[in-house]
Amino acid sequence: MSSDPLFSTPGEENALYLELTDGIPGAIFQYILHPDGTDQLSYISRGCVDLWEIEAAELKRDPGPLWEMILPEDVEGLARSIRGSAETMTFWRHEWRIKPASGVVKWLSGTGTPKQRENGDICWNSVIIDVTRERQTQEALDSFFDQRMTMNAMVDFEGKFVRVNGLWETKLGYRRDELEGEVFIEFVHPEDREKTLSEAGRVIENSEGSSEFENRYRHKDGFYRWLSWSSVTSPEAGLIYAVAIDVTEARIADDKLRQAATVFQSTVEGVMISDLDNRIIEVNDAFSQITGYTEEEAIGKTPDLLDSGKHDPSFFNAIWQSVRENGHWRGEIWSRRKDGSVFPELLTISTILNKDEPVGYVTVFSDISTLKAHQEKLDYLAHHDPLTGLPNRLLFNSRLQQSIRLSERTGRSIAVLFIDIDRFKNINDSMGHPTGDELLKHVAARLREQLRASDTAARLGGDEFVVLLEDIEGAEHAGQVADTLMKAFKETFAMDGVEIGVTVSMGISLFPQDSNDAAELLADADAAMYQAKENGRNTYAFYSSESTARALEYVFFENALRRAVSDNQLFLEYQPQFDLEPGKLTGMEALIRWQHPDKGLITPDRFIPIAEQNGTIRNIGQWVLQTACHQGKAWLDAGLDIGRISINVAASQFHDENFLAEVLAIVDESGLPPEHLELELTESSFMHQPERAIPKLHALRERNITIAIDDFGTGFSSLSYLKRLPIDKLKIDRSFVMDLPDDEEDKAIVRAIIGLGKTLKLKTIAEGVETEAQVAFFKQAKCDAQGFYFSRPLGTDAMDAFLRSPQTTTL
Ligand SMILES: Nc1nc2c(ncn2[C@@H]2O[C@@H]3COP(=O)(O)O[C@H]4[C@@H](O)[C@H](n5cnc6c(=O)[nH]c(N)nc65)O[C@@H]4COP(=O)(O)O[C@H]3[C@H]2O)c(=O)[nH]1
Repeated sequence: MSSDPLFSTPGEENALYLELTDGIPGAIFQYILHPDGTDQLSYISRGCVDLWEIEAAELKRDPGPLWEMILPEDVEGLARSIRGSAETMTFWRHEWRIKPASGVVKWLSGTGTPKQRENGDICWNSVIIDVTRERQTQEALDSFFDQRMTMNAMVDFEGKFVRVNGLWETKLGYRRDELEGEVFIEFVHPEDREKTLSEAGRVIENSEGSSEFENRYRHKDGFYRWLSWSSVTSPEAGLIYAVAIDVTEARIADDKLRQAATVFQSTVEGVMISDLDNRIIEVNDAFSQITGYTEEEAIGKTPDLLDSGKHDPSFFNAIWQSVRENGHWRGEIWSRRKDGSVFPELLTISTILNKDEPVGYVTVFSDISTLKAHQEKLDYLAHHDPLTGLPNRLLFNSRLQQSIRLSERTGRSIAVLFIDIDRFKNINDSMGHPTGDELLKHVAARLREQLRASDTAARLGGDEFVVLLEDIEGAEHAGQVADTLMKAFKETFAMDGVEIGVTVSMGISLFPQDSNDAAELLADADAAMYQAKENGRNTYAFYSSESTARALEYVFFENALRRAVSDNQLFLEYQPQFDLEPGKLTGMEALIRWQHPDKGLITPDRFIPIAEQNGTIRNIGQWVLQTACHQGKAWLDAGLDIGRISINVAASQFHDENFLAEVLAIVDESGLPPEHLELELTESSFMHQPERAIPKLHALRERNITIAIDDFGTGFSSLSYLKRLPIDKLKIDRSFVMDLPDDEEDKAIVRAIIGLGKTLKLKTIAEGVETEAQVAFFKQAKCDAQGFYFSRPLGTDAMDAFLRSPQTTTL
């Protein structure tokens, strides 16, 4: 201890030292390490009470209790630091932890300079202070630095990473040791380096301020991530403290948004964004251009704003169902502009999802008026013959196929007429192609004139035309149309002052008779057309001989029927009818026959339908009525019991407005008491227009004429009408009787009809009774009967004899 002039006495000086050592924070002590490794405390200030919570006196120069307080894991470190300082005789500095009596762990920091004494002892005059607070602050700072919310870095003024936290590895793939000591700018995207360096320079120069900017850092795998930086400088530490957050996703989202916004505004398609209630929340410029509505006018409205009124609610329901189920809908729809004009648009509705939850809808549409018009034009060109404007082969085929499908359901017939102009080549060659073309146009027009709107005339090419007749009766009908067309072509065509006459050859095929395939029907009609050519041209031929026969028969009957009445070719047969219990004749049915001089006997099934079609039924019907009434009257006058004479009346005959008057006139004129007359009408006679039929029936009934419904059960009688009809009798159709009594279904039907008759107080009669078993059945059912079992239809003389023979009036 050196003397100092400041102190007047050594005692005074000592006291001052003690006061000083006791007064400063921490403890001052002298520690001695003996050469044998033992140690000793030669002095310790009173600060030891604060640090180790122990009185100096208790230690008695023995540092042992102090060693015991050191946390076990820190003991070796402290011992090593002392040994090191002793070996190298260098300044000692160390920090360690103790746990004194209070149990509160403290961080201590010691410093001291070693001195060697002559006896080999090494002595340290040391200062030990409590650095618990500093250590805690440091630890807090370290854990703050190492937290993984932000990427933290300390960079020195040479631009090298001094320290980075663990998030750098997560975000950029580098371990700490791969970054620390490296120059940071090497990791920055080349395009961002200049900006980054200038920011770094600025923050170093302006230690007060901070810097915020974004740049791209290279990931270890070579790609870049966007980082957003905030940094400050500590000039004292020579460090830049920088904190970054990864904004890559946000940047991408931003970019996408920017792109979307650009697309939204610059697209030529109208875009409308609506919320889940379908209220419009945004529209683009194209929306306004297409619809005429401004953004302000559209926002807040629903897309009903554009409703054209052309679609019914079910159409929109289907759209929204698809959007709900599939997330989108795409299709064509009609919309209305602000100015009221309606236009077609191609529209896509998609659901906007946010984390899989729908949050709204985006509707994108384009005006396709022009496209549609082009399409229609192209469609027309693709399906029509440019010369005549008629449908071409393509359209014809598709109509034919469609028609076949429809007819398969309805059970109706179709005819295909293949038409070829006879010797057209000669006309073309002699008069030139322009004239030929002109003629084809005229032919097309004439074809169209002759056909119904529902028929299709098409040009297949050259001079070949084809006609599709839908919903026809059969061969007869097709033959009639062919006749009409042939007649129409008899008239010449006036072309540039020249009259040109042409004839045509036609081939006819029929669905379903010839084929149910479109291509085959066309080929069949073509083949038939060649047949017509072979038959001498200017005629038509059917594909099948059966159709030809039917058509020929039709044409024959057509003409022959007109003369049948006047030429006395018709006659009547009578078939008796019986009440089976007690077995008594109740009347007879008059059945027409046609005795043709060449064709022989023709049954009514073959000619009555034709007579109905060509109108001769009226004449024939009158003749039947007159003949039957006169015959009935004659039998009555002869004293014969005839019951009622039943006469068949065709539907078209019944519908004739003069029918009632004619019947009554004939009955009066014949003198037959009307109660001896029965009229048989089919269900179709009154079921179609009951309101017109009922008064006529009443009028007949008033005159005591009986009304029977013929073929009952084969039509679609409405039972409620049946109740209202003034009728007397139901005639059970032969088709139900035929298989009786074996067929259970027929039995049930027949019983039902008889039951119905009883309920409605109508008589019933079965026709076509042929067997004994059937007789027994109807006898038991109390139903009248008529049929071969009793008698075939008889000629007048035979019937006369039958009436006169005593056993016939009773069975
Ligand atoms: N297999 C079989 N057949 C039997 C039997 N009993 C009767 N028939 C036949 O069944 C038909 C009954 O006449 P319909 O149902 O009124 O059916 C008649 C009727 O609808 C119509 N018809 C007949 N004559 C006339 C008429 O003068 N005017 C009108 N508009 N139609 C008539 O022609 C249809 C056919 O008459 P027809 O050929 O005379 O045929 C008659 C008759 O000959 C039998 O036991 N077995």
